[in-house]
Amino acid sequence: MIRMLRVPLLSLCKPKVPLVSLSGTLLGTHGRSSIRVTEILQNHVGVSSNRNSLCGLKTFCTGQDLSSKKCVPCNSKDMQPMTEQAANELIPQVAGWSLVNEGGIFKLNRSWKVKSFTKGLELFKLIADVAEAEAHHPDLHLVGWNNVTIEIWTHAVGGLTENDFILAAKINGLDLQHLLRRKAAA
Ligand SMILES: C[C@H](O)[C@H](O)[C@H]1CNC2=NC(N)=NC(=O)C2=N1
Repeated sequence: MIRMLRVPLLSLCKPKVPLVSLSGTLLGTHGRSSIRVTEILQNHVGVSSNRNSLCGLKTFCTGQDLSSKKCVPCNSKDMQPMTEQAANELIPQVAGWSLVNEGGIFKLNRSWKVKSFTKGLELFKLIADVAEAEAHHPDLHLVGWNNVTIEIWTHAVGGLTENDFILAAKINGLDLQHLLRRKAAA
């Protein structure tokens, strides 16, 4: 009978070893159970896009504010889209953003009503500056002259990575109030 080792997730945040070797180390040669641990970690915490796949755990384990993190290059070969479950666990950290599934591709989505067409372009410019600084870019939509919708996803993997949540959190940190239409009085 293989005894599943119940390792408190927080204790996994300290070691700096790749996820697979960590599970192998933790569970010895019990191939099936070590694969099980890797599945648990990947499903529950979403293996990060960073080179050392435990980096992503820090976000989930320490609750480090996403807006203080930096996006990583999207061309690393081990980057993969996070699971829907991992995305659902991160979405509360980016107020105002929704998780949408467009043809099987999960994306972050947020809309604003701006005061004018040109204020919409000013909003795009503020977001563009953040995107350029992070080398991670949103899809920008301005329709019906004053309806702005921003979509964020990682094109290189065809889904969501931690980069997308970092960018959304940094956009949330922008002062956009002067560009937005006041909400109609109730
Ligand atoms: C190397 C660099 O990370 C890539 O060219 C970036 C540029 N900006 C990007 N932005 C988004 N949203 N997805 C990408 O895959 C992406 N790739």
